[in-house]
Amino acid sequence: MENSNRPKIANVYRGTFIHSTQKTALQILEDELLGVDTDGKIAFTGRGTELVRLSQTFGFSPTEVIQLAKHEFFMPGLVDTHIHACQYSYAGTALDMPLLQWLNTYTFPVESHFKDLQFAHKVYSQVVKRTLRNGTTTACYFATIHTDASLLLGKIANDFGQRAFVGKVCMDRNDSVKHYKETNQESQEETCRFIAELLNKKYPLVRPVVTPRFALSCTGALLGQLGAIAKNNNLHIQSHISENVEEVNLVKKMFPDSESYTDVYLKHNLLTDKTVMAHGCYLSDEELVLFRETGASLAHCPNSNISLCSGMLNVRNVLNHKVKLGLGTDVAGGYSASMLDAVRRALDTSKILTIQNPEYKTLSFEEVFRLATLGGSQALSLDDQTGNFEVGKDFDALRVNVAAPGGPIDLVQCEEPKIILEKFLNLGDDRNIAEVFVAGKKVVPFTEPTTE
Ligand SMILES: Nc1nc2[nH]cnc2c(=O)[nH]1
Ligand SMILES: [Zn+2]
Repeated sequence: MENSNRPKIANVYRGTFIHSTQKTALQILEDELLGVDTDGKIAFTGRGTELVRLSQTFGFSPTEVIQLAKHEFFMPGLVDTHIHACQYSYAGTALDMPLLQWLNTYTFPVESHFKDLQFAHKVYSQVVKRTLRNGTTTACYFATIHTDASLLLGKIANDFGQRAFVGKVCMDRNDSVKHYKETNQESQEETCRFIAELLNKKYPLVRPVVTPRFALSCTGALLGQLGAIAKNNNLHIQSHISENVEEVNLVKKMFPDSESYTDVYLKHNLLTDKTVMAHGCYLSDEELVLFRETGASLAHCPNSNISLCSGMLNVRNVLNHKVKLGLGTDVAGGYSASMLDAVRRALDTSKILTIQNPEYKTLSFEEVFRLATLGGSQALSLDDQTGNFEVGKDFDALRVNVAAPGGPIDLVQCEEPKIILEKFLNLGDDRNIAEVFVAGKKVVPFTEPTTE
């Protein structure tokens, strides 16, 4: 093969790589080599013993190879499939009410403040930095109804190098906080302006996502219009579904012509293979079949489901229905912005389901690791670009040091990689995440922007 057509190699790493594939939840590659090209894509992988051959084939010097230490490994970046960037301002508080009362009492009043761009800049910089430091290389964000603040979130994600979907929230119905809603016309026009202006920025990793808040916040007319906007622009869609019993019952009342909550979205062309719906705790098997048939996915948000006493998603049943599934923090219904917390809460929820029904097959940590990485990329239809270390994908990765000095993990002896991963997932935090890469670029520790 001609060398001249090959992309130039920017960096080569050697050490332990842990990731998931379609076939196996956990693949551990020890003494592996991985080359990243100047476009940030994985150019090759191979055994450490193949160094000389690979260096000749790909034109790099073996002396430039970056060697991981004994307690270090690379894993794919974490994918947060559902997070409200604006709600980061009160994360860790206000968890004493069920969903609908929580929205009216805390959420809508706080979100209305994002008309103020200075406030938005402060909160959005904080949430992007906090999530990146905790290993979220891809985030699917809800902003608020404010177009300019939502565009600012896109700019901040781009500036810090995070891969992101950003949604300007749409809601033309709100009976409790009357000033926090749009007219139907505003919602449509501002959504179109948001999409056009964000696409116009040509940020390489940041994309708009059509975001009806949920069925209760939107008229049927708006839902249909947003379905059409998504279709005409070939865009992703995000919303909430079947999170809480009171919500499900109200949806039934408000949309009497629909057979189910899922049918409401289906009828308005909002269930596509680029749709991600958060929660889904109360979906019937028939509704899961509709998800499977349309290619729509679910974001499992276990911290939020427990914190707001909403319910528990039966992940095993979702997986058995072959519905795409990722994990989400759902800040601030979920109090933690860290995907490591989402991993732990997903395991906890699964164990509670097993306590309730010993027949329930508990999720393994390997399965939840896959949901947090490859699963999330599939849920966002990004698995051709990210999610694991297959050649041709972007290098989105965490360099994890389980023995970081001053960190939360004590190692008594030299442990095998699987044990080290399990310790990191259960006990680790950002002190163990030495470096974060998105599309080959090191984004943690932060180097830019220099402001703030
Ligand atoms: N958890 C959660 N559920 C919602 N349903 C509609 N809006 C929201 C929200 O902001 N958070
Ligand atoms: Zn949410």
